[in-house]
Amino acid sequence: MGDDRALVHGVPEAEPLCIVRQAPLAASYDDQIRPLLDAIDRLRNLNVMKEGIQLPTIVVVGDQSSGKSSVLESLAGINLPRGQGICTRVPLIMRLQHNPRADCPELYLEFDGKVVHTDEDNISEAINDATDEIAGHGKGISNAPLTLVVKKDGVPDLTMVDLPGITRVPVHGQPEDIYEQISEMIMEYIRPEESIILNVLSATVDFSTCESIRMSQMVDKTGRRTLAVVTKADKAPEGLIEKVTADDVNIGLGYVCVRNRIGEETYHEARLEEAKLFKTHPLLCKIDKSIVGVPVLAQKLTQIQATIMAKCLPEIVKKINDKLNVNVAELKKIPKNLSSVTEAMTAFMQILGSAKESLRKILLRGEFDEYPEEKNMHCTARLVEMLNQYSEELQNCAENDPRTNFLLEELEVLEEAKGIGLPNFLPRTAFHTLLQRKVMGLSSKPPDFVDRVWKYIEGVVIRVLMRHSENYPQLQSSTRRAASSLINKMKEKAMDRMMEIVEMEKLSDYTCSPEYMLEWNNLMSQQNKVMDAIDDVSEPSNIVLQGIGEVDVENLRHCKQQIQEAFDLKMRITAYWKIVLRRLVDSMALHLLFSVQNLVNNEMEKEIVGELIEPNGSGSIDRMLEEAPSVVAKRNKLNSSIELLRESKAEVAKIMDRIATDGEYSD
Ligand SMILES: Nc1nc2c(ncn2[C@@H]2O[C@H](COP(=O)(O)OP(=O)(O)OP(=O)(O)O)[C@@H](O)[C@H]2O)c(=O)[nH]1
Repeated sequence: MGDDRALVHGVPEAEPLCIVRQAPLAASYDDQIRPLLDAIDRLRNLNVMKEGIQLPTIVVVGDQSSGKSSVLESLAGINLPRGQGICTRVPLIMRLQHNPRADCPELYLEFDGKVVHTDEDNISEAINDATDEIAGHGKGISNAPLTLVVKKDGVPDLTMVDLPGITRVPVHGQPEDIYEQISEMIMEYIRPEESIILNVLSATVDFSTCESIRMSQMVDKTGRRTLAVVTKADKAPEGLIEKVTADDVNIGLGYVCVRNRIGEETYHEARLEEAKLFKTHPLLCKIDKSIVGVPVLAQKLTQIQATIMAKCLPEIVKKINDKLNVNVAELKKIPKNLSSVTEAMTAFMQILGSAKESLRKILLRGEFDEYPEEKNMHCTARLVEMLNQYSEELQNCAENDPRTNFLLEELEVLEEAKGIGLPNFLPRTAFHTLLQRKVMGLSSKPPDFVDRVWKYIEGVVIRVLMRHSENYPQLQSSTRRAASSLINKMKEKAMDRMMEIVEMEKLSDYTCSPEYMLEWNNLMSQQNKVMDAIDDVSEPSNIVLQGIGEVDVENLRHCKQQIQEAFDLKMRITAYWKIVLRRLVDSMALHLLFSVQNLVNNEMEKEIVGELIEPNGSGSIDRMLEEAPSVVAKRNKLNSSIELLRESKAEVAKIMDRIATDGEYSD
């Protein structure tokens, strides 16, 4: 402990320790990679990830006690909490920065907006205290990250996130769902394509049984962004070389075998022991030197980090700009705070005006650009559908089927209409009785339709009004009330009108349409066919009549009297009924269009203004001056998000300028 030469260059007796800063990129490291890393770290500090912008991150994962913290302390040359059971209970962001000029290492923790300075002797305790503060004193875990900054001579410039170890079995004091909680946290960190997965595997276990392998394979099947560190090489040297060369678990970025600090060794001693182990151990010395030792691991990680950062930066810049533009546009949409009744009135009239225009588009003109995907708001089309359905319902009304009991009803009505008089006059009362019965039979249909169609219109009108007034929630309940009450009135009117029309149809029979006579003549031309079928009992009793369909005359074969009058009556009512049905649909359609126009162009404004502004109204207009908390919250959120994105943009702009002046980053 306290040996700050852990990975230092210029330690003559420990050859592998020099690797980090002797690598090909070392010369330009301070000039190029470091500022990039600083920029990304500053974005991380700004918490740009909360805006959904992922940053390139090395995420350390491993099963419990696989040696994650030991690897990190080997890289950082500091003493992290190590041991049995769960030690890491929060995401620990470790920012290692090489600082050759520092007299003594600088270490501090950042969490919860606080900065806690510490030193190498107390770091372990400080991390445990901060963890307790973030995640509580028990054994539970928390998503809130803890950042540890280590500025020290000789450490590699790396930022890594250490996550809790995965365990299937909760230890004493851990919540039952600890596995789910940890897996969820790990997945959140390793899922983004920008993450490099540093999978810590203990040499003592079969890699294919590791939970951490299973999880990283879920998000990185080919292992393209996974690097494996095999710890405890000293404990299980047998078969290690075969394990790492066979690569049964698809590690795309390769393996590095290490031996971490054991017991009370210093880092310097640990590195010497490690170097000795891989040099002299009969089995371990056979492993290629390019994949053993902590210095090699440090070098690989810095290279990978530089590559991924340079690769991700343009995308990050784009995402920051996109997000910024969206947020600025969103902010513009939020109205400014109103300070006088005149302003409130103007805003209110604007809302009403734009709502009216939207309604005109969807209810009258059939323009759906404001609701392209919402079929329900394509009102002109939906209203036609509803009318067609209404028309079908009228046509298919079972009681009005001319085929059932063919002529029997007419005979019965004629019987009751007989009077003292000449026989060859068709009594008008018979026709009226039949007409009234038919109209009564479908009298429930028009009100049902009116009810249905106005319910639909109510939904549409309220939806539009709510959308246009969403920035003034204080207006919404009275606007909704006014709209509902207006639609109710319109519906009542339509209902009265329709009932009147039904009554008119019941009372009188008239049409100027020549179609009536035409249809009646056509129907009457089939009289002989009917009479023949009735007379000729040897023929089948079922015949097909044009304009009516298949009818059965069996029952008519016994009662031959008045058949001709009954037939005539039936044909008159059939021809006339067509006209009645058409009138019921046409008048409904015209009245509907008339009412909707009236609603949108005149009534709506009157009703809403009455409810919101006039002395006996709800007075909601005054309340427009008090801004709704939800709007304030939305505006504040957008403002802080914009500020964060602008700062982030400035950060990346600085680094992009440098890239432009210095040329490309090398891998
Ligand atoms: N012999 C030997 N022991 C090691 C090595 N690496 C880690 N250990 C030991 O393994 C135990 C677990 O190591 P940690 O670093 O605490 O493991 P971890 O994965 O961080 O643990 P959690 O965060 O609690 O899941 C400790 O006792 C370490 O000393 C190694 O390379 N060799």
